[in-house]
Amino acid sequence: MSTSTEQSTGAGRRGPGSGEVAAFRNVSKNFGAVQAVNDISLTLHPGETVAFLGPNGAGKSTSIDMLLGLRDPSAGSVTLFGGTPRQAILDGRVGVMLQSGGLMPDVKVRELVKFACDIHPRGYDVDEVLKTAGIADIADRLVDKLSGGQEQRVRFAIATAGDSDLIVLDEPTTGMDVSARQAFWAVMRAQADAGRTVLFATHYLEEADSIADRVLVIHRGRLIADGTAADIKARAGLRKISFDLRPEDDSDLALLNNLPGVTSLDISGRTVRINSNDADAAVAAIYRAGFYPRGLEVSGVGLEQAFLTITGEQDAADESASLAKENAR
Ligand SMILES: Nc1ncnc2c1ncn2[C@@H]1O[C@H](COP(=O)(O)OP(=O)(O)OP(=O)(O)O)[C@@H](O)[C@H]1O
Repeated sequence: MSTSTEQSTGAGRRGPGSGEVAAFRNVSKNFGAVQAVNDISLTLHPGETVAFLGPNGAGKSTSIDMLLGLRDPSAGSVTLFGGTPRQAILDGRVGVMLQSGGLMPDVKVRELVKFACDIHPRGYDVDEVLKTAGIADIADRLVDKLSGGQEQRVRFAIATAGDSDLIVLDEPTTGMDVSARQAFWAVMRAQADAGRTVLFATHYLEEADSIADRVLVIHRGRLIADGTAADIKARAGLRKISFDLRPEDDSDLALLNNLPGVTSLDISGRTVRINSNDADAAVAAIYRAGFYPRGLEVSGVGLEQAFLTITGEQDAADESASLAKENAR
């Protein structure tokens, strides 16, 4: 069994260049008429922290299920460490925290986490795992008497019960309070610093922005973006313009709607907030229209806005492709 020092350092047996962690090769998955995953190819590398983003029903959980060998692809192949997902899991190379699935009832937290430590080929000491997951104080509680956030922490403890190379987390912080979230990500950062690969699906885009060094965006089963959070924000090409109107501004506010490249406009009191895909032209037009903006600021948009933009663009492209197809009939 590993010591707590090994738990925090990852026993020093990993590092960049130690091979391919996971590979999807032209993977699709259908459930009857529903195409949940559509021709995804990607490779995960050692030491990466990867956020998996997508709207509800995009195909994240289905992809994770295939990564873990819980579902077979309808087409294509998934490998983990060059072999089957099943073998990687049997070898204890993967720690998993899934979104759903009840925890075993009628057992205490400590018993359940100890079981996870015992069955892991390189399991850690149970007390260390309980402490790291912040559940030492509820170790003697029955698992089915926990709050939602406490249950998540127990799932987290199980995912980190041993020295795995890949940690897969499906919406891990749902139900956690702010301090639990911060503690959770501090532990995950330490896991990544130790060279482990961490893949997490989330709807909290600010978490993806601050934690992940790579962001995958899946939409309607297709991988539509793969890069750093900065790449994805730049790809959305949006800038945020904000300013206050001066009391003497008497130009028609409707003119703001007609600025070049405006994708959204919000006027609250005398404060104007604009998202624009052509900020230079929009700012010039603001002055041309006769406004005297006070405290004008132009900045990049957050990952959330970029995500909405690129998924919206994909919807528009899909819609026009299907219209073109219909017209060709
Ligand atoms: N067992 C199933 N049978 C039929 N359809 C399914 C099944 N599992 C998933 N789907 C469908 O496949 C699509 C992708 O679902 P999936 O759960 O992978 O999405 P998700 O991105 O994880 O969504 P969420 O963010 O809401 O958890 C959805 O349209 C869903 O309804």
